[in-house]
Amino acid sequence: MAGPFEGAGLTGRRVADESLLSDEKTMLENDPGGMLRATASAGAQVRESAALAAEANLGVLADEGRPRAVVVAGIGTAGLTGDILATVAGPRCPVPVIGHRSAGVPGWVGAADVVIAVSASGRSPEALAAADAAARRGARLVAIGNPDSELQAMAERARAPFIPVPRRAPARASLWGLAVPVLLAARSLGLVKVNEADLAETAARLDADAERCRAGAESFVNPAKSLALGLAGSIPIVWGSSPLATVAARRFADTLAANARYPVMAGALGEAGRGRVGLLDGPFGGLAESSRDIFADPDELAELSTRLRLVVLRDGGLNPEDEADEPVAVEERRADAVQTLAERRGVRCDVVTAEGGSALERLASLVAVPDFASIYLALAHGLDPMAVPAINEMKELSNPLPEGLQ
Ligand SMILES: O=P(O)(O)OC[C@H]1O[C@H](O)[C@H](O)[C@@H](O)[C@@H]1O
Repeated sequence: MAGPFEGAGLTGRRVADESLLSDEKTMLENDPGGMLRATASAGAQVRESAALAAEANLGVLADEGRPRAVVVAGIGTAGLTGDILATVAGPRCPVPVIGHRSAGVPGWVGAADVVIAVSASGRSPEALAAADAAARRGARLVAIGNPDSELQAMAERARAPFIPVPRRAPARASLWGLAVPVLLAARSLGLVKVNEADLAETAARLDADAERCRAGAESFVNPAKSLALGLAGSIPIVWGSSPLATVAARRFADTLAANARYPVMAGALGEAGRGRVGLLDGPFGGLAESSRDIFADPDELAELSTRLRLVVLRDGGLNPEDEADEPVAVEERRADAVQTLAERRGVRCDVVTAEGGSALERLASLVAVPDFASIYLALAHGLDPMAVPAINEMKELSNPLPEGLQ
C-alpha cells in the first residue's frame, strides 16, 4: 500500500553519510539540477547584474530627488534583498528602507516614495501586486527580475525602469543577481555608497570562496563541507553579531531549510542574548551534553540525542563606528560571551568571521561558505538540494482552483 508520502519525492537518509561528500562524481550526480554550479556563479552574478543595471535607465529615478521612503517588495530570496539594502545602507541612510513581504505595498505608500519590486521569476503575486499598487498610487517604481515576464510587462506599462536578471537557477541561488540591482537602484537615489571597486572585490571574494568550497576539495580543506558535517544531525542555531551578520544568519536559515531541510533558529545575537540564549541550558543544549555517556558508541549516540549546534557569524570588528550603531566593542564582547557560554555547557560552536573592507564584501564573506554548507548537508543526507517537494505541494494546495472547477 502506498505510504502517506508516496509521490512526494521523499528520498534520502535519516543519518548523514560523510562518505557521500568524498567523491566529486557522486556529488555531481546527486545534484542533478546543478545547485553547486548555480551557487558557484555568485561572483559572476554580481558582475552580470552590475552591467545590466548600468544599462537600465536608473537615472530617471533620481530626477525627482530623494524619496520619502524606499519599499523593497518581494517574497523569499527576493524579499531578503530588502534586508541587504537596509544593512548595506546602514544606520546613516537618510530615508527608511522597508522590506515588504506580503502582497501590495504598505497603506502609506504614495507619490513621494520609491517601490523596488523584486522577483526572480518575474511572477510572484507579492512583487506583481506591489508593482501594480506603486503604479496606481503614483510612487516611483523600479522592477527587477526575469526578462519577458509579467513583471517586466507591468514595469513597461508603468514606464518604470526594469532591470532584467536572466533566470538560470532557482531564486535562492540567484541572491546576488537580484541583490546587486536593488543596491544600484538605491545608489542612483543617493541612499547607499556602493562603488565599482566594492562590487569587483565582492565578486572576487565570492569567486575565491566558491573555489575553496568546490566539490573536488576534501572536507579538511573545504570550509563548507566541514561546516556541513559539523551540523549534521543537530539543530543549528545561527546568530549574527551585528545587523549585517544577522542578515547572513537569516540567509543561512533559509538555505539550510530549503536545501538540506533542517530546522534552524536564526537571529540577532543582541536579541538572543536577552532571551533565546536560554536554549543553551535546555534539553537540546547543556542538558543533552551533560547526560552523554562518554563510553557509549558514538554512532548510537548520534542517533539517540539531538543536540544544538551553534554557528556564530561575526562581523569581525570591521564595522565603521557610527553613533547610530551599536559600538563594535559591544558586538564583539557579546560574540565572545556566547562562545564562552557554549563552551561551558559543552555545546559545539562554529564561528565564521567576516572579511573584506566594504559592507557588501563582508556580507558576501558570511554568506558564501554557509550557502555551500547547506548544499553539502543536503548531499550528505542523499537529498537533492534543488528539489523542494513540500514547497511545490504547498503552492499547489493553496492555489485557488481554476474557475469552473470550484
Ligand atoms: O523571486 P520569485 O520568483 O518571486 O520567488 C520568490 C520565492 O518563491 C518561492 O516561494 C520559492 O520557493 C522561493 O525560493 C522564492 O524566493
